[in-house]
Amino acid sequence: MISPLEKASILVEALPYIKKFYGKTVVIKYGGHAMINCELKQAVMTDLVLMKFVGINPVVVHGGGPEITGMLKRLGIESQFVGGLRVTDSATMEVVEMVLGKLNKEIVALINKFGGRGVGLSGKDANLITATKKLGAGQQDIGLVGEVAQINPQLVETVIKEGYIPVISPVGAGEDGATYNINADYVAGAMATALKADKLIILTDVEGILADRNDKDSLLSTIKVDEIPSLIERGIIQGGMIPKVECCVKAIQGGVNSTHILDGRVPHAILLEVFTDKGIGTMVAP
Ligand SMILES: Nc1ncnc2c1ncn2[C@@H]1O[C@H](COP(=O)(O)OP(=O)(O)O)[C@@H](O)[C@H]1O
Ligand SMILES: CC(=O)N[C@@H](CCC(=O)OP(=O)(O)O)C(=O)O
Repeated sequence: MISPLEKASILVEALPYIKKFYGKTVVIKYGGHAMINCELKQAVMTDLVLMKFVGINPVVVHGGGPEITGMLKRLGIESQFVGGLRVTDSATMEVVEMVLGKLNKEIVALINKFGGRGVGLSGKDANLITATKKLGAGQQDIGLVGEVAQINPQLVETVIKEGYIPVISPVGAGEDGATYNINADYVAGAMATALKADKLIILTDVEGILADRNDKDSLLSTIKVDEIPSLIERGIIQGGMIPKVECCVKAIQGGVNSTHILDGRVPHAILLEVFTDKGIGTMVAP
């Protein structure tokens, strides 16, 4: 964990960045694969609390894919994915909502433990996220998987203004009354746009976008939006990385200033990105 002395020295070096981002909103997608151990979770929470303390507004959108898969397995249900999206029947949806609810409160409790004031929300609270049914690749029916129809950000804006750190789980309210399971990357991108965030940071379990997935030194520190289709076509960006770049692109098109895919396994990755010139990971740029 970060010591008070380390915290102070970070703060001194961070002063110009604190001025730059003061009052701005930063949406952080905290992915299941980045929530790997207790120490790292605590480092992420101290980063969020520190940001809020200096006047920057973090908003967390969390995932929990590995934890959902683990719980389904314990219940004897095999997970099935189509194009990176979990096929979600109503029994699976119950488990998804349950696991995400538990993770949400764990994150909130950790924020509070480190001196912040976390508030957990699901997309159903005040219709924060409304969703419509999303079809899988080849128009396949993949059940209760949703796509974001609309974000109604007023509740989150109020929570931010009152000094809290909102923590949002990627569950959507369907106009048809159903509950939808939405990939957390898509929620983070849409939330960043709706909140007019300055930055979107996606924490995951790799260094960023690699030109060669077997070589961690092949990190692409910046990629431009118009390079992405070819990177996907050539199979360089695949699987779970596709929704991440797609959501960065949407966020940029929606007016977010900068989007980043970072290694959540690096302690204090968020501070290294926000409070240094060089940053870490991959920046997806216009
Ligand atoms: N070009 C690439 N560079 C790095 N990782 C990639 C790339 N293409 C695909 N990936 C994969 O994307 C994964 C991250 O997506 P995912 O597993 O869905 O993460 P999360 O649970 O954090 O949302 C990486 O672990 C890696 O296996
Ligand atoms: C439709 C769909 O696939 N939803 C995801 C929601 C959680 C998520 O996105 O978690 P990560 O960010 O940890 O991957 C799922 O059920 O796994």
